[in-house]
Amino acid sequence: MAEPTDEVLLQHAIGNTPPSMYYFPNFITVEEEERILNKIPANKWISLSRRRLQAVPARLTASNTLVASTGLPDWLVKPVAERLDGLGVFKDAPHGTVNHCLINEYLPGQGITPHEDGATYHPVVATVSLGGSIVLDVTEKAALHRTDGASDGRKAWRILQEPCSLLVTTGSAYRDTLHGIADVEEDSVLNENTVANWSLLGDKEKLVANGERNERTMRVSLTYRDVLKVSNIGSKIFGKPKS
Ligand SMILES: O=C(O)CCC(=O)C(=O)O
Ligand SMILES: [Fe+2]
Repeated sequence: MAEPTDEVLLQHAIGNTPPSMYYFPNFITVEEEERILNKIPANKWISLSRRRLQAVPARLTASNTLVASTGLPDWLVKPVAERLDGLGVFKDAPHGTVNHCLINEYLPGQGITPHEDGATYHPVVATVSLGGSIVLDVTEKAALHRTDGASDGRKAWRILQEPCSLLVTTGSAYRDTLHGIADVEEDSVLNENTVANWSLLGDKEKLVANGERNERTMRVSLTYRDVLKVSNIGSKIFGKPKS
């Protein structure tokens, strides 16, 4: 994505975070959410110690190459990938659109260690959340490398991802921060002072009514990206078409 000049994106920019994170509540409808959840193949999960995942259309090779004979299936394209194209989120990506989706599932008490997504991808991630809400912790990367234990003014942000929402991470947020999810049963002290995207939330009343707490339930994330290195099996097997 180029500079965030697009008006629609600007309206969804998360204030006080590193520039270039955007939050869209209700990016898909509850019916669309349900349809996608029902389409996720039950027999393709890869179990990790603290979550399970699926890579579509394929896992990347050891050299971070996407080798696949097909693109993303229809249920991952309609409506989500099409809507991302409509927003122009991946218009500057080498392939002009997304070619990969990592599906993560978290049960209550599960999370993901702080990490960066790195140079395998064009530096834009679009995350659509399904099921329950979850807090994503975003932390300045450089400060994490300090080992002297000093209070170093390291900046951190909490982003609440509601079901049906879209979170777009790009630019310096992609480059200069780590993101992770705590392995807790409940996210607490969620209010306008602690949640970076508070003003953009779809349903803050629910949190207020629940004593500023979010009880974790099963949550699935669809993380769409453009993998930079792609090798097409079809052209390897059949050779390049003449002409
Ligand atoms: O589930 C999420 O929102 C984050 C997943 C993530 O960081 C990843 O797949 O790289
Ligand atoms: Fe990630």
